[in-house]
Amino acid sequence: MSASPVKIAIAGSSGRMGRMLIEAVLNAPDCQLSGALDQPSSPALGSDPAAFLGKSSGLTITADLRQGLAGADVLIDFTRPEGTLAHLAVCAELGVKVVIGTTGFDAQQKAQIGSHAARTGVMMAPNMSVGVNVVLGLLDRAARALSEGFDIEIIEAHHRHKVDAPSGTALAMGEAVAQALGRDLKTCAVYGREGVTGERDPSTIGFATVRGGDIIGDHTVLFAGIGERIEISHKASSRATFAQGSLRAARFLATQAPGLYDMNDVLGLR
Ligand SMILES: NC(=O)C1=CN([C@@H]2O[C@H](COP(=O)(O)OP(=O)(O)OC[C@H]3O[C@@H](n4cnc5c(N)ncnc54)[C@H](OP(=O)(O)O)[C@@H]3O)[C@@H](O)[C@H]2O)C=CC1
Ligand SMILES: O=C(O)C1=N[C@H](C(=O)O)C[C@H](O)C1
Repeated sequence: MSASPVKIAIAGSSGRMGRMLIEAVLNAPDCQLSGALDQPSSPALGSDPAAFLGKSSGLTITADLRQGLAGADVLIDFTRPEGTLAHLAVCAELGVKVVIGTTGFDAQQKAQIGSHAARTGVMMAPNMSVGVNVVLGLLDRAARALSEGFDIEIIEAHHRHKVDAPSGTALAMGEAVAQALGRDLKTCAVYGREGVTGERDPSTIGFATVRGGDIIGDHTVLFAGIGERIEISHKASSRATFAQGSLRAARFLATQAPGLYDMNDVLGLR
């Protein structure tokens, strides 16, 4: 007998990732779409979340959080930090698990997520692709091997609509490198340069941000030495990779106890 499907609600259902997620859930035989949320101002309220695919799901997009979460095992949330936190508070109360893809949280907001995770399972990752999470492990190895004589710069590029910078992925890459080198990213990060900057301080980790067109998400970590340089890059060519990673996370989370998890837990990379 096959196991019952994981019932998944989607927040930000009319967004770029929201739509990718709805399509992925509808195409996954072991998952079931149980609800779709959007903001009270959304023109999509009351419409079928599958309508953009020319399909019918039997559901309607709602701004009523409790209605949208009814029957859900897991909420997948790719919205904005304030939206995710509001959704998470209700999910913690109802025992609905949450996959968080949203980026741009500050330290205080991350602490709030940690305290909600004491009540329900939360999986949070700034990048749900398998590739980026493998790259984070490669960066740890590279940074340790190149700890002397190499300047480290992180370059990321995204589409014109992205509202946070640097990307959550770039910051996670910076954290991976800083941790490997025993540095504190809060004090060694340099976010962009302008004017007479002076020579580069070798203990810094630099970040550069590009925004334009429809770039889905490119990240490069540059280790620049004398006479050679190494670039470790990841380029996403479809948001489907983030959606598939999110479904893996939802399947994983459905069987977990309360706590805060990341993609290493989902992918068994610890
Ligand atoms: N972890 C990962 O792998 C990835 C993470 N992301 C992150 O996901 C987030 C969303 O990206 P993307 O889909 O491109 O963004 P979009 O702007 O396309 O979609 C965001 C959705 O969230 C809704 N929303 C905005 N603010 C709120 C709020 N306060 N409460 C509830 N809903 C809200 C929007 O509604 P409306 O349109 O009405 O404002 C929209 O439906 C970003 O933080 C991005 O960095 C993106 C891709 C991959
Ligand atoms: O906003 C996006 O689009 C993306 N955001 C994530 C981030 O901030 O790292 C991940 C991905 O690169 C796409």
